[in-house]
Amino acid sequence: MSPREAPLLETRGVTVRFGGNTAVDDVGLTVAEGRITGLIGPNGAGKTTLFNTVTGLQKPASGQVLLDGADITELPPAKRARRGMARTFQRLELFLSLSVRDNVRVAGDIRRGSGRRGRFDLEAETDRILERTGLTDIAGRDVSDIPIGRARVVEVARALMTSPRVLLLDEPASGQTEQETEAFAEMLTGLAAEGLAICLVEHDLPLVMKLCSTIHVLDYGALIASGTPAEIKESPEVIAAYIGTEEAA
Ligand SMILES: Nc1ncnc2c1ncn2[C@@H]1O[C@H](COP(=O)(O)OP(=O)(O)OP(=O)(O)O)[C@@H](O)[C@H]1O
Repeated sequence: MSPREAPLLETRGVTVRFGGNTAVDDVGLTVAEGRITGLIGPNGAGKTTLFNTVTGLQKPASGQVLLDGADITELPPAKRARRGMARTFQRLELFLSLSVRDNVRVAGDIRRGSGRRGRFDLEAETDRILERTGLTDIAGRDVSDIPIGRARVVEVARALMTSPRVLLLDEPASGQTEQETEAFAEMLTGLAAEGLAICLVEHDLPLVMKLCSTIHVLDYGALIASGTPAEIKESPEVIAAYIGTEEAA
């Protein structure tokens, strides 16, 4: 599927303040269908706050969030989810006492409520998503009993169960082994090739450089650069922002 001209997800002039602290400062960025878009920046740059604003958990002081051209700034998270927005969390938000399969299966309710894909077979779809994400072998195990790297994949599987058009991933590779990250990267590339718009917040910069066609860089809440991996690597603003941080490559 070839990406369309217009971005599927867009923020325009989004500003978020916590008291006197401007966590996100007038940020306008786009996320395209069929692509993996990176959102990077040093600790505290505002990445998670921007995700929270895009998904409706955080109200902006000003600015708009658009999904497929429609202004969704005032919509609550559940309505955004029904319109095709899904995310994962930096701190995993899974049901620890449920099996991997049940964690994925319960997300089917959002899709049932959306009416976007009509009727579907919940059990068969759960199996398909487990297979697609390589979780079939541990489907029956409790989430509390699996390594964190696999639990991150369960979060993605759960998000996929809602049949999203945009998937926002907050540090999904954190806690993964090298082998798990490799498989994860392959899965994300495949999902984007099927048309999904993916926005990736990740501190593993080589992974971001490898996967993303466009990267947006935040520093102290402001967007300091947007471009291809090659452009971002060369950007003096980006290099300066990362100097002195533990992520400096
Ligand atoms: N609920 C909150 N109340 C007050 N300040 C907050 C809140 N959430 C975030 N902040 C502040 O907003 C700024 C941006 O934080 P945010 O977590 O969005 O950054 P980040 O880029 O995701 O960081 P990290 O890479 O460490 O996860 C920081 O200064 C943080 O302390």
